[in-house]
Amino acid sequence: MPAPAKLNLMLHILGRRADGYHELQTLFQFLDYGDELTFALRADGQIHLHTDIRGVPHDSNLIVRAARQLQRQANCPLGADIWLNKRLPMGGGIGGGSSDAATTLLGLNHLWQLDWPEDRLAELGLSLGADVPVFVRGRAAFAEGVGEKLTPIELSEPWFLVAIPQVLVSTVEIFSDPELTRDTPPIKVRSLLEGGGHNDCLPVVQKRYPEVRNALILLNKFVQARLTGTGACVFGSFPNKDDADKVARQLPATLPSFVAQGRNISMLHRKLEIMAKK
Ligand SMILES: C[C@@](CO)(OP(=O)(O)O)[C@H](O)COP(=O)(O)OP(=O)(O)OC[C@H]1O[C@@H](n2ccc(N)nc2=O)[C@H](O)[C@@H]1O
Ligand SMILES: Nc1ncnc2c1ncn2[C@@H]1O[C@H](COP(=O)(O)OP(=O)(O)O)[C@@H](O)[C@H]1O
Repeated sequence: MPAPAKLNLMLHILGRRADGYHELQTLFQFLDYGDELTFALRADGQIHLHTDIRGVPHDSNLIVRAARQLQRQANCPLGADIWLNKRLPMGGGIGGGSSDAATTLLGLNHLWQLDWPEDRLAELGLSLGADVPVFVRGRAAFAEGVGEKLTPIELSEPWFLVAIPQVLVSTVEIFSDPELTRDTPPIKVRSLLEGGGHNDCLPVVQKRYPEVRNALILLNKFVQARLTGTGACVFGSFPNKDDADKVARQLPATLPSFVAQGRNISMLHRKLEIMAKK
C-alpha cells in the first residue's frame, strides 16, 4: 500500500492557541512518490514492524502507534506483520511519518475488516499528528484550524522537483521560535487560487538551517523555490517532467532530489478503490 508524500504549497500562520498549537492556513497536495507498506494478518493479536528506521524505536514508530491505537479502539483481536519500504526523507516537511500512519490506519481497517468510516479514522489520525487526517482523506485540500479543518480542492497537477537538504528540521523548534511571525491575516481560498500565498516558516528555517538556505539559493537559479511545511525540503513546479528532470540533473550531488507529479487524489486512495472493485 502506498504512503505518498505531500507538499504544503503555501503555509500561513494566523495565530497561536492557548495550548501552544498554531492556527494555520495551508494548501496540501499529494505527490505520486512515497513510502510503501506491506501488511500481513496475524491471528495472535501482535503488531510487529519488521523494518527499522534509524533513530526511531519500534514502539514510537507512527506505524506501530497507529496500528495499536486502531486495534485498541476497535477492540480487535487480530494483529499484523508490517514491512516498510522507506523512500521519504525524515523531517523533510513532506509528511512521511504522517502518511505512513494514515496508510496503516486505512490498510488495517481493510485487513481487519473493521469497516470504520473515514471520519472516525481521520479523528483517530489527528491524535497521532496534525497532518495525518489529510492523508486519511486522500484529497488535496485547503486546511485551516491546526490543519484538521479540510476543504477538498481541485488544483492543477504540475510536476515538482523536490530537493532534500541533508538536515533534519524539527517542527517543534520552528514553531517555538520567538521570531516566527504568527499574524498573517486569514485569506479566502479563492484569492489563493488567483496566485499568492507564502510560507511563514521560511525566514526562521533559513536562519537556523544554512543547508536549507543554500538549497533555496541553488534551486532559485532555475525556478521559484518554495519551502514545504517547516522544511527541510524545498521545491519548484514545472509544466512537464522533462523540464523538472533537466534541473534535477544540474543540482550538485550534495543536494539529492526527486521529481514527482502533484496529485489531487492520493495514490493510497486510488489503490483502495481498485481493491474495493475486486
Ligand atoms: C506544520 C506542518 C505542515 O504540514 O509541518 P510539517 O511537519 O509537515 O513540516 C504540519 O501541520 C505539522 O504536522 P505534524 O508533523 O503532524 O505535527 P504534530 O506532530 O501534530 O506537531 C508537532 C509539533 O509542531 C507544533 N505544531 C504543529 C501543528 C500546528 N498546527 N501547530 C503547532 O504548533 C507543536 O509544537 C507540535 O508539538
Ligand atoms: N514511520 C515513520 N516515518 C518517519 N518518521 C517517523 C515515523 N514514525 C515516527 N517518526 C518520527 O517523526 C518525525 C517526523 O517525521 P516526518 O513525518 O518524516 O517529517 P515531517 O513531519 O517533517 O514531514 C521523525 O523525525 C521521526 O522521529
